[in-house]
Formats: sequence, C-alpha cells, structure tokens
Amino acid sequence: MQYDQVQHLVNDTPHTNWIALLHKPSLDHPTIRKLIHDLFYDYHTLPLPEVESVTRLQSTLGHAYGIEVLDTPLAKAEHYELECQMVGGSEAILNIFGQIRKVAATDAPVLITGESGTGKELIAQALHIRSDRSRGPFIPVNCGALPDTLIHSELFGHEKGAFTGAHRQNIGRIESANNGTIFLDEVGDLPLELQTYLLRFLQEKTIERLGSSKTFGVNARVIAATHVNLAEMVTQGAFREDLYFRLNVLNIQVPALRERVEDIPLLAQYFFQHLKQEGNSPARGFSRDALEYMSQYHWPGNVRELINRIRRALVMGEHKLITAEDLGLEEQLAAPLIYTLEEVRSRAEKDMLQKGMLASGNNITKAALSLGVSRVTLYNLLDKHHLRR
Ligand SMILES: Nc1ncnc2c1ncn2[C@@H]1O[C@H](COP(=O)(O)OP(=O)(O)OP(=O)(O)O)[C@@H](O)[C@H]1O
Repeated sequence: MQYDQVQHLVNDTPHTNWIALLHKPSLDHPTIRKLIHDLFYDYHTLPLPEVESVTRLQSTLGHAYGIEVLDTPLAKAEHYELECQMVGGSEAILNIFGQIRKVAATDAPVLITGESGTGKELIAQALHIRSDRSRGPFIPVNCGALPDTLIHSELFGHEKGAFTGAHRQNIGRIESANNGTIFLDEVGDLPLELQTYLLRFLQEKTIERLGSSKTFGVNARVIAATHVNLAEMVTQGAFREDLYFRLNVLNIQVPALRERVEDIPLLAQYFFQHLKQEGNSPARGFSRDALEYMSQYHWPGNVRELINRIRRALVMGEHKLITAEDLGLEEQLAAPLIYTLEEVRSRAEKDMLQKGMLASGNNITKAALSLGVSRVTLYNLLDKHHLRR
C-alpha cells in the first residue's frame, strides 16, 4: 500500500486506533516513521515471536480498551445532554433545553437575548427543527451585516426597476421563509424605518416588495436575537417600543459561558472530539491546568471563542495533552491578581468601552448613548485607552 493510501485509510476512520505491523528496516524511512508517529496508536516489528507477539498485542488492546473506558463516562455523563446539536449539563442550559421544547410548540415570535457567541442561532435552529415548520425553510438574516441601503430589499424583496440597478425581481428573505422560520439576528441593528415594516409584517402577516403596491400574505414565524439590551434602546428612542413588545412575546435568555462553568469541560471535550478529526493533532485530551484555566477565564467571546481556542491548540499544540499555553490562556490569566483601586476602575472603564463599541457596531453615537456619555467624552476615553481605530 502507498503512503497516501494508508494515510487516507487511517484518516477516514477517526474512531479506530490503528496498529502498524512492519519490518524493522522500514523504521529507518523518515516518511514511514512520521506516518506511524502521527497516525498510529502503536506498532510492532515483524516477524513477531509467537508468545511475545500475543502478549504485546494483548497489552496494546488492553490499553486501547482502558483508554476508551476513560473517554466514555464524560460523553455519557449523567448531566450531559444534547438538544439539536447543543451540548450542556448546567442547570441554566438544561432549563433552556426545556424552554426550547415548550416554545417550539407555539407559533408566537421569540426573542433570544445573550452575549455574542452564546449559541443564540443554534437555539433558533433548534426551535425551528422542533416546530411543525421543520419541513419548511430556516432563513437566517444578520441585520447588522447588511448595509442600510440593501436591507429593505433583502428582507422584503423588490420588483424589477424598483431602484437603479434593480435589473431583476428579487424575492426577499421573509418571503423565502414562507411556511418556515425567519431568524433575524442582531435585530437591534435594524434601522427605524425597517422596524416599521417588520412591525406591519408581524401584525398583518403580509408584505409588499419594494417598488410594488401589491400586498400578499407570508406565513413565516419570526425569531429574533440580540446581544444588546433592546429595552434600553427603546428608552433611548433607537428601537420601536411596539415592535419590542411584538417580538418579545416569548423570551429566551442565554447565559454567558462564564456563568455556567460546569458546561466548559463538557463543551471543551465535545469540540475536542469533533475538531480532532479535522487534522493530525497528537492530542488525546486536556491537561489539568488547561481545564483549570478554562474554568477561570471569563470567555468574552463565549462558546465561539472556546471553539477557536481549541482549534488553535489542536493546530499548534505538540503534546498529548492540550495545555493552558496551547489554548493561549496562560498569558490571559497571568496578569497580577492584586490591583489598586485606580487600576480596577481603569480596567472596568476599558471593558465597558469595548463592550459599548462592540454592541453598537463601532457606531460612536450609539455607543455614547448607551454608555451615558457625550460623543466628545467617548472620543477622549477611547484615546485614553488606545481603543480608537
Ligand atoms: N451549547 C452549545 N453546544 C454546542 N455548540 C454550541 C453551543 N453553543 C454555541 N455553540 C456553537 O458556538 C458557535 C457560536 O454559536 P451561535 O452562532 O449560535 O452564537 P450567537 O449567540 O448566535 O452569536 P452571535 O450573537 O455572534 O451571532 C457556533 O459554532 C455554535 O454551533
């Protein structure tokens, strides 16, 4: 068998531990050495003396079995549950799984709130999959990613000639979600004018394409998500109150990852198993210090950040156990633990500025409004903390 064939065979069977049987001179070959080192569980040189061979193979198999037993309890841990690809074991997440089952059965709009990367889109998908609409489409729209000039036609569609450049008729995302679910991510970024159209759709279940006065019905369930405080945006006049109440009929609040520390090792193990299959990492699991650091870290990017750090560790790490250093967490937590009051204030200020800018999509006016300072003060503070781009 050729090197490439062996590599493919072993790679395509990620759940199998392979043992190589080869003649000793083959081990002098650097490519074969690397292949065995990277992909094989063990190797034996030929010919195998009879008694010894059986004993060695038995011991290898015994070891493989033992490791498998150690791996299994975590995957089937008492408190480990899966809900449409969502993993969790904490009370908070189990509670969310319960809410998903209840809320999916209704047809009312749902508002999912939580920090970025906490799994809001996954929850929206779960709601769709568990609903009577599961055979229909699930159409996600990131309202924050669409430029203001395009958002109207993206959501509601347009007729040919509706505006310069509209050479063809376009079916909007809401219409595409007919008999299914439309997921409006970052709904707080929707311009006020569009909020009015969305409200009309929620009230009357009808839409009009841009450039047409024909109104027609669309049967789509609306699920919205936001990482900003919409109620606050309402008080600031940046979000329509009537729309807020329409969207917020049912609310699912997703806690940040740091607020459900029990989920961290479960999620880490889950992603480790998945991501390991993508490459040739020698890692077999996490070191104790990695688990310890993971539970102490504050995870501003939540589950998405956890996935990225594990992916990075699998690419960069060279050991059998992923360390805190491989995860890039050592330097994060290495900062001295004792601060002066001034330092604490300054850190909190910087943290809030970053959050405010993130939540407003780097819009100075919006950020200044939500942070309760003037635009000039905000500019000065951004300069002070070297946050101005
Ligand atoms: N409980 C979970 N189990 C498994 N994977 C999860 C879980 N929560 C989140 N993820 C994964 O984390 C990543 C981020 O999740 P998702 O995109 O749903 O977050 P979000 O809150 O919608 O983020 P954003 O606000 O930035 O759009 C995705 O890859 C998702 O599959």
